This record gives sequence, C-alpha cells and structure tokens, in this order.
Amino acid sequence: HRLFFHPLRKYPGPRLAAATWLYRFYFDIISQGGGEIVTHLEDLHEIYGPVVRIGPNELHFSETKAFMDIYRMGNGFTKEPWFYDMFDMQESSFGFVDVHQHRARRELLNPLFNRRGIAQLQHVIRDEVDCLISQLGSTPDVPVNLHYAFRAVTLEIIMSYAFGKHIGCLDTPGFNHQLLIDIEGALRGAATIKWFPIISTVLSTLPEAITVALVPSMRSAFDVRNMLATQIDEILADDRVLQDADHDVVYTHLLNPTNEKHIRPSRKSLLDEAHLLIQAGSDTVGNTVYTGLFYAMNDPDIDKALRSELDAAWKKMDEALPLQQLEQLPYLTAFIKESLRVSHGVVSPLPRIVHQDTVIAGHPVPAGTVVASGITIVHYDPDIFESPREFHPERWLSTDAAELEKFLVPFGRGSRQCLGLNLAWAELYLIFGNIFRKLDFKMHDTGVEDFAKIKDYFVTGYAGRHLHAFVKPRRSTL
Ligand code: HEM
Repeated sequence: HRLFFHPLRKYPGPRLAAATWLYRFYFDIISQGGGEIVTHLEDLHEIYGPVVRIGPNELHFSETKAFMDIYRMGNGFTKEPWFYDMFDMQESSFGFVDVHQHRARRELLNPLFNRRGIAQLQHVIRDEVDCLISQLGSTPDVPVNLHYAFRAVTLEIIMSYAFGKHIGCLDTPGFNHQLLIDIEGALRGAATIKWFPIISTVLSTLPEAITVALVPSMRSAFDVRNMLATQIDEILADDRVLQDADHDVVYTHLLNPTNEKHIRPSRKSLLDEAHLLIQAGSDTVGNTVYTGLFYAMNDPDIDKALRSELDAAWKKMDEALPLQQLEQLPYLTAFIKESLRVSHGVVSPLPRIVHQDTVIAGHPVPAGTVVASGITIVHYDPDIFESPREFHPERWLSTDAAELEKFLVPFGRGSRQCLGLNLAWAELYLIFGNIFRKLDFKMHDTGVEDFAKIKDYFVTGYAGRHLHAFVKPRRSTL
C-alpha cells in the first residue's frame, strides 16, 4: 500500500524509506553510531531533488523557500507528537501540541523572558559569567575541556535565572560535573527513546533505586528532578516563599496568572516546564559559545578584531560593562550572529503535520503529511550566504547585511519559535564579551577536523574530540 497507493507515492526517495520507518531508524541509531540523518539528507537531496520522501508519511524539503513556508506564523501546521514525545515533556511550552494550551503557556512565561525581563535580571546572568571567568583563568597550566565549561555556565544561568537555584557545575574542578557528562550521554540516547518509548515508560514505573541500578547515568538526572520537585512542592504548599526569593522565578509567573483565560498549571505540568527550560536553555547556548570560540581561536584576525573593539569600549576591566553597551558593539554582534549561524542551534529537521491539502514552495502536499526542513538548509544555502561553510563575521557588516537577517533562523520561526531567544542573546553578549576581554586561549589537542562533521542529537553535536585549551587571564588591559 505504502509504495503503490499512498498519497505520497509520486514523491521521489529511497524505496525502503517509503515502505518502512526502519530506513530512518538506521540513520538515527545505527549508521556510524547514530545521529546521521542530517548528513544523509544532504546526500538524498543531491540524488532526488528538493523534496524527498524520507518516511512512509514524511517529506523533507531542501529549499529555503520551503523552510519559510513550513515554519510560517499562522499556517496551521502543528508539532508531530511522535517525534516530540521522546522528550517526555508533553505539558510544557515546548511539548504542547494543542494551539490554545501552547499560547496560554507562552503568555504566562513571556514576562520573565522578554527583553524587559532580561534587562532587569541581567545581574543574575553576570554573576554566573563572573564565576566562569575566574574558574577558567584559575588553572593556566592545565588544558580545560571547553565543552563542559560552557555547558556548565549556561546550565547555572538557567538554573539561577528561572529557579533561583544552583547545581554547582561551575565549582567542579575542570567543570567535569557528573550531570554534564550524563546530559551529553542522554542527548546521544534520546533518539533511542524516540524509537523505543517503552524504555522510558518502563523506567518511569520503576522505583528510583532500581532505575539507577539499571542505568547508573540516571542518578544525576534524578538528583535534579528531586530538587525541582521539592521546590515545586514547597511553593505549592505555601507560595509566600516566592515573595522571599531574591528575584522572580518561573513559578512567580506560572502560579499567578493575571489573565482569567490562564489556568494554574498542574504539578506535573510545572515539572515538565522546569525540565524543558533546563534542557532548552543549556546545551543550545553552550554550543553556540563553544563553536564561536573555536572559530575565533582558529583565525587571529577575528580574535584581534573582537579584542580591539572590546578593549576600546571597556576601559576598566574590573568594572562590569552593562549588556546594553555590549549590544552596541558592531563586530561582537556580527560575531555572535555568525556563531549562531554556523552552530545552527537545533539541527534535527522539526516535523510538522499538515492538516489540509496545501502547497509548500510550489509542491502540492496532501493533508495528513508530516513535513520538515532543517535549519541547516537555510544556514548552508549558498544562494543566501556566500561560502556558507566558512566562518565570516564580516558578512553581517556588509552593506546588504540587513537582507541576510531574515535568514538567520537558529531559533526557528513562527509560533513555535524559541521562547528563550532574548535570554540566549544576553548570555552570548555577556559570555563572549567577558571571555574575549579578560582571557587568553591557546588551543590544545583539537583541530579543524574535530568540528568538521555535525551529528544530529536534536541540538548540534560534533563527531570529533572536545575542544580543549590552555586558558589564562589576559595581562594587557589596554
Ligand atoms: C542559542 C541558544 C538557543 C537556540 C539556538 C534555541 C533554539 C530553539 C529552537 C530552534 C526552538 C524550536 C524547537 C521546535 O520547534 O521544536 C526552540 C524552542 C524553545 N526554546 Fe530555545 N534555543 C536557545 C536557547 C534557549 C534558552 C536560553 C531557553 C530558555 C528559556 C530556550 C527555551 C525554549 C523553549 C521554551 C522552546 C519551546 C518554544 C515553543 O514551542 O513555544 N531556548 N529553541
């Protein structure tokens, strides 16, 4: 039926992919250790053209125009539950499929994450960045694993910003906190849960001690879960604790709806939202910093341009430079945009269900089809970005740069665009600004080949070794 009678039968693609999901499974899990679908899709589009039938009921598109159509505000497409269920956060802003539930949750969360909210709480971000800088500069003779260093700071920022809590990753020598190691493993394993959701169902019914005995790497995840659950229970028992907190946290807004349309979230929904924010807010920003710094270390001109701009604007290194002033720096801003472009944010093509017959970039698509296109498609489009695989902050300073802006889509597009983009931008300004103003890096035992191949772990992964560097405080202040 799938090959000869299905409404997608005329679309090109491997016969096996049209017949069975096992084709997709192979590239998700088996081929080269998994995470290969994004690379494989590039090959498939070379062979079959701009639309490929990648599963019995799914089309993938390789044109930027298609990306813009699929993730357009108001087109009525919804998230595909099978894919999103792997995160097991169905009752969060990210997990809701229902349009009304999703909108209500976004409205509740917006005040904490809009530009005004971020500007007011920038000191919370800065405190964590200060810890990062002093930790990074404290062991000049030992190479630092920067993968963990930047995950540590972004995790602590979201913990502190959204929950008023800390995990302790920035205090762990070498940033080797067990949670960071386990998160990395869990990301690689997330696709397994997508294909075998029964694993997650079974584990969730077992007592914690048995689950940890079976899967020891879940210990740290349980610790965080328990910490979040305890905080939620304390607040639900008596929400006056929120008034005693140093600053607004996510529950200040979730539990005090100002609009009568908004219902108070259940305990399960609060826990889902908390988990989601931690995951969405840490690896993504961490990876952007990691990638940007790698390219700066590889190109002395970029490094010099960043440092001279910062040195001129930031005379006294021991006084903080406010976010608003960092935002005015053109080269730093161009560098952040290029870091976001080249690191992509999320690499998995994000699947949406089409509910009525439609046309995507000129291709008719029947109702019920799952459609997707990757952020990598846009960011690597040579018709938009010249030499797209190369890192050139200058492209964002050219006369036609304004035209490029709408094709910078690391945060996605449309109604499901990232909730945390203002927070992410603020973190990127503060982290990059501080590290280039205050620290010197010398790469150690890492090369271009380590960053050459992208892996699809939903967020971007690299197939090579972690970036290591010797880091020391900068001697020259001007
Ligand atoms: C460079 C940093 C970041 C990048 C590149 C990024 C990227 C994205 C992308 C592409 C999506 C859409 C996912 C989808 O449709 O499945 C998304 C959604 C989301 N992100 Fe981010 N993100 C970043 C940082 C953050 C931060 C710091 C937070 C913390 C608040 C956050 C919270 C969220 C949430 C809650 C959603 C779900 C939005 C919804 O469905 O309405 N993100 N992000």
